[in-house]
Amino acid sequence: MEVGAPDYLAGERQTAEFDVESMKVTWAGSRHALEVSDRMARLVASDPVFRKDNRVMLSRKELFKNTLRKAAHAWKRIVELRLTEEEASRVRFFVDEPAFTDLHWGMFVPAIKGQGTEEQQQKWLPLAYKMQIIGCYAQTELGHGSNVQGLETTATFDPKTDEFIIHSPTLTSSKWWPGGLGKVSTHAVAYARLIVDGQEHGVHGFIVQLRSLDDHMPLPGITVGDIGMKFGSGAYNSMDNGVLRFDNVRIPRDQMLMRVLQVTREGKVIQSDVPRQLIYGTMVFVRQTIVADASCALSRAVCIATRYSAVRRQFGSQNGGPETQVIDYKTQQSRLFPLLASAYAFRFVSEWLKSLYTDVTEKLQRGEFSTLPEAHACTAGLKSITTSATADAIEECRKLCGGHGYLANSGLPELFAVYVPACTYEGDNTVLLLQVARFLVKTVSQLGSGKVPVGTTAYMGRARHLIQCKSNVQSAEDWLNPQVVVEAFEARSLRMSVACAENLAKFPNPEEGFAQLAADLVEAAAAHCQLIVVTKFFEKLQQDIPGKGVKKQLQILSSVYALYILHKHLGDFLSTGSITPKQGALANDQLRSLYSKIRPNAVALVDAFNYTDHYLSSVLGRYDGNVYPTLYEEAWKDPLNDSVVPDGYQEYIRPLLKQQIRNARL
Ligand SMILES: CCCCCCCC/C=C\CCCCCCCCCCCCC/C=C/C(=O)SCCNC(=O)CCNC(=O)[C@H](O)C(C)(C)COP(=O)(O)OP(=O)(O)OC[C@H]1O[C@@H](n2cnc3c(N)ncnc32)[C@H](O)[C@@H]1OP(=O)(O)O
Ligand SMILES: Cc1cc2nc3c(=O)[nH]c(=O)nc-3n(C[C@H](O)[C@H](O)[C@H](O)COP(=O)(O)OP(=O)(O)OC[C@H]3O[C@@H](n4cnc5c(N)ncnc54)[C@H](O)[C@@H]3O)c2cc1C
Repeated sequence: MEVGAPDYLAGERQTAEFDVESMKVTWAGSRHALEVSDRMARLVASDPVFRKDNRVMLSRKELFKNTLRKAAHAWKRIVELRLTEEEASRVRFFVDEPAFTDLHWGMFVPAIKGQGTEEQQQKWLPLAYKMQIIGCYAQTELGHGSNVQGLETTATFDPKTDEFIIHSPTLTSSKWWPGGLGKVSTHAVAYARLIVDGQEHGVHGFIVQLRSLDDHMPLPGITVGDIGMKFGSGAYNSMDNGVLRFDNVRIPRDQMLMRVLQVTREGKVIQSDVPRQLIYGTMVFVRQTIVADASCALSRAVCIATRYSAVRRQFGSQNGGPETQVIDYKTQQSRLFPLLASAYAFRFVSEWLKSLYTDVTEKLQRGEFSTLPEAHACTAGLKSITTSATADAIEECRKLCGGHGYLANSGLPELFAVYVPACTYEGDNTVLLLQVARFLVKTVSQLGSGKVPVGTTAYMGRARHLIQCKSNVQSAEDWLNPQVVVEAFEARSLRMSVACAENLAKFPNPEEGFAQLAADLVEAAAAHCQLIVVTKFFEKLQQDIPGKGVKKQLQILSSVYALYILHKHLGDFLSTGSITPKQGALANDQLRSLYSKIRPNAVALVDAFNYTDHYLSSVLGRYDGNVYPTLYEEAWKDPLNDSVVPDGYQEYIRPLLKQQIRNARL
């Protein structure tokens, strides 16, 4: 906020019962992370190249060229200022524009790191790190996305020349969707079925050069282009999602990523001791980052909706006084505050997921693979539930802002358009929950075998207790006890998984059973993932959390998140007998009273996200709350208002009006 500018939300900030600066540290993860984030936010906001308020007005070509300019400028600044990886990734965050660089750094580099041998990494990574080559992740095809094993592109080994021949045999085998592919990437990690000596060996990654490093023209045998406009204006259209066909393109043998499987000069296929699933490792990495992104997108929408709800007034004027702030309506609170709590919940679960991922990666380096299934289930499941909830929440925030939320300059329409594909990319959310369900059913089926479930399924080891326990909640206060809440969530989740396993056992063919019961399985998987989020929020509160009143606020938010989920899925809790209808009603009573506790802190709780006005790019979410004059000024800046009488008046409006006059005379 400018020094000396009026703060229309000052009154809201004064009622906060906690130290906002300390909460900023907790949200950022550490004082260091906050400092870096703050510095990078200011660096981006103060640089006119990173302006983004005109984005939705630009044509596709203008938008794309502007994104190229921003990416080049960002890279220049990163090099000039010798920014660290952490600082560079914050620059990317605050520039806030999907670009080919996301796929280069987020998937191409990790694919080589995770699936390449030492020698391959030494050869390719230095080039990629300096951006002397630009890469994308070309897996999905026109006819096959979710089913990776169904990909059609082939990579046939030619022992005569020691090369692979990469080929797209059908229209449906055309690569379709990869970001950065359409117009920018010089290279791709392309996924194809490996064929050696007429035998198939599953899908593997191959580094393929697509374009000349001299004039950017596609290399022989490569057909490549952009797949066209996507949902919304601005939004994801800054990305060149592409189509790619290979016509018998030859690449050297050593461009197959060979950490999992090697093909020798003689055409011998050697399986290493690394599990085949590691070929999917890049997706696990990105799914984990997507959970953190969910908390960012959600907190951004909630920040806008909360500040605006404190500014906006409707009804309730007494004796000519001001009307009621819409944030004081209980309905507004019951729609908004659970989303605020969810933003914090997703933040902390993403912190935990990152540590799980780091731990599993270290184990993989040491040749320990036992924790891979859990890492897959957690990343897949949490990616699924957090992105679905966030996409719904952004739309809810738009509605919470009434009519003005529909204006592009509220920031919410573009945020929604840019965010919703997260429910689909890196694995369709339903497909991913089915993966979690497989993991859960397997865990349940092994319960009698003496195998002790660990990690996030450890609670299933107490199946005997959880299958018959009764919640002892007797008052609304009891729902503030984390142990009571967790047990209800565990009982619900376990009972849903066990019911699925029992129903599956009735089918002679397990795969047929899995297909028939898929909808129930997805619900059981979601229940398990919600339990993880709730548990990790409560576990966060076991840590030392400094700052006046900070822990107290987080306790309130953790209870709101848990009880909101309980209320939303009350049917599950009741039908599994995990709680009684009376206990469900008490949970709702508690939720109402928690909303009243959040109310005086709401604006401060979104200030703790520490978002600049540049990043929010929302008139409604401005830090100073000066909404109406800005909306009014912004309206006049619209190109339609460049002239008082619009283009087209002479051709289309005037003749119409004249005709109406003639008709009126008849
Ligand atoms: C302008 C700005 C400029 C700024 C510039 C600044 C400079 C930059 C500087 C720094 C910047 C940093 C920036 C970084 C940004 C990073 C952001 C990244 C953004 C990403 C954007 C996203 C783009 C989207 C990409 C994609 O979508 S890629 C394609 C994704 N595709 C999928 O997800 C497909 C989903 N399908 C599958 O995963 C599989 O087919 C399947 C559904 C899992 C089924 O597989 P299948 O083999 O058939 O398996 P099953 O038989 O079911 O299972 C067998 C077995 O395997 C286990 N399994 C399955 N998957 C995994 C796994 N992943 N890991 C481990 N195990 C797995 C499964 O459980 C089974 O196990 P069991 O046999 O034990 O049961
Ligand atoms: C913006 C964006 C960026 C992308 N970037 C990349 C990229 O960089 N690289 C890349 O390789 N790909 C990329 N993709 C592709 C993306 O990974 C796929 O779209 C995604 O994996 C979903 O696959 P699909 O499109 O085949 O959906 P489908 O699987 O065809 O899904 C269609 C419907 O079928 C349902 N369904 C499918 N299978 C099952 C099942 N077994 N059981 C029940 N229901 C099922 C789904 O739930 C969904 O409702 C991107 C996609 C988008 C939208």
